[in-house]
Parts: sequence; C-alpha cells; structure tokens
Amino acid sequence: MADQDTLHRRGLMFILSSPSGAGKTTISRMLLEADDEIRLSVSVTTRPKRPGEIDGVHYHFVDDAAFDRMIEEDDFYEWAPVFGYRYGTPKGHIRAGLKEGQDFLFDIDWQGTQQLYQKDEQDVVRVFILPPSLDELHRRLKDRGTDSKDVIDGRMERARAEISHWDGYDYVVVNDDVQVCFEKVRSILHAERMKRARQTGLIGFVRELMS
Ligand SMILES: Nc1nc2c(ncn2[C@@H]2O[C@H](COP(=O)(O)OP(=O)(O)O)[C@@H](O)[C@H]2O)c(=O)[nH]1
Ligand SMILES: Nc1ncnc2c1ncn2[C@@H]1O[C@H](COP(=O)(O)OP(=O)(O)O)[C@@H](O)[C@H]1O
Repeated sequence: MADQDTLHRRGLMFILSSPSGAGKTTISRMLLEADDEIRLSVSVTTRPKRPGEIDGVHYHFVDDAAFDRMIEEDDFYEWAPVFGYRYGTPKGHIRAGLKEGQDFLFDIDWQGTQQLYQKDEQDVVRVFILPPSLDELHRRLKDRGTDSKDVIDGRMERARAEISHWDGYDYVVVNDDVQVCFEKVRSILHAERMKRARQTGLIGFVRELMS
C-alpha cells in the first residue's frame, strides 16, 4: 500500500567530489549520520590507512595484487588512479539496492563521476564542493594533520586541476561554514528524491486518487 508521505521510489547515486581538503569527507559523514535512507558506497583503495580509518567502513584497504584481481574479475563499477594510488567502486549490491529505493553516497573524484554518469545517467546526482579559497584549502590540509608537507604540496598542485572539472557537476556548493554547506547538500538530496521520474509509486497513487 502506498504511504502518502513516501511513495515508492528508485534510489539515487549521490556523488560528492571536491579538491582534496575541501571537506567532502566531513560533509559525507554528517549526511550519513543525519539520514537513515542513504548508505556509503565503500570504495576499495591501495592507499595506506590513515589513523582513525576503519577497514570496511571508510575504505576497503587492499594491496596492488588484490586490486589487480578485482579488475580482472570485473568487480568494479569504475576505478581510477588518484595521487599515485588506485581507488574503485565495487559493484556490490548497488543495482539491486537502487531498485528497492536505497540511496548510495559516493565520495569519488571527477574521473569516477564521469564513469558512473556514463553508465547510469538517470540515477546519478553530482555535487561538487569548493573551498572558499586556496589559502583556506591549504590551511585545512595542514590542520587535518594526516599528510606530510610533500603530500600536501602535491594535493595543492592538483587542486586547480580538480577544480577545473566543476562544470561536470549538477550542483556546486562552497564549503565556508560547514553547517551551512551541510544544510545545502542535504536539501539537494531531499529535492532530488522527489523528482517525478524517481517516484515509481506515483502512477498507482495518482490513479487511485482519481478513481
Ligand atoms: N574514481 C574514484 N575516486 C575515488 C574513489 N574513492 C575515493 N576516491 C577519490 O580519491 C581521492 C583521494 O581520496 P583520499 O585518499 O580519501 O583523500 P581525500 O582527498 O583527503 O579524501 C578523492 O578525490 C576521492 O574522492 C573511488 O572509488 N573511485
Ligand atoms: N567548513 C569548514 N571549515 C573549517 N574546517 C573544515 C570545514 N570543512 C572541513 N574542515 C576540515 O578540513 C579538513 C579537510 O576536510 P575533509 O573532510 O577531510 O576533506 P576532503 O575529504 O575533501 O579531503 C578536516 O580537518 C576537516 O575537519
């Protein structure tokens, strides 16, 4: 039976990208905590674990040989090299989940975003997060305390290149005040859920309404 507040709908693939340090991990975590209907698509990576990261929660951490095996076995929706390591989205249960109304959150870069969009345009919502300035981006990377000076310099060098992909996204949000940014991202998610094409329960509901 259709519940009038939440008609049956297809899930969506909610992508958050940004230059490193702009805050996509922070916003992702806030969204996952605030919203029961969205689940993180946990990526596979060859990069080493940072302090505080949990295998299977933040990433599946694997070595090069295991990553190669997953490529051979066609286990990835998409994968890309980033900062000298490889990152990929495992196929897992995403397609089946979408059909049942499960939303998935992706913290992936512009290359992965393009690949997902080419594969499944209708289910993808692309959000790009910008820092208020490059100085502030640098400060955040330093204050995060997870990377050496060389790694931070590398990330800053790549930031301009990453920002140049801003026009491949449906929404662009500046992360100045984190709470304001989070609320904006959350309202995008809420609005996208109500898109007519996603609400597969609408036809039956309207038919009943008119009978
Ligand atoms: N294409 C792709 N990119 C990913 C995936 N997982 C993470 N990334 C991107 O890889 C980049 C590096 O991520 P990470 O090492 O966690 O550092 P961060 O930039 O500080 O978040 C970020 O731009 C992520 O969005 C994935 O599965 N596929
Ligand atoms: N709006 C903000 N104002 C100040 N610091 C922020 C803001 N958003 C995130 N941060 C901090 O900046 C650092 C980088 O954020 P993070 O979410 O790890 O970025 P990303 O995942 O894009 O690399 C973290 O230490 C985080 O706590």
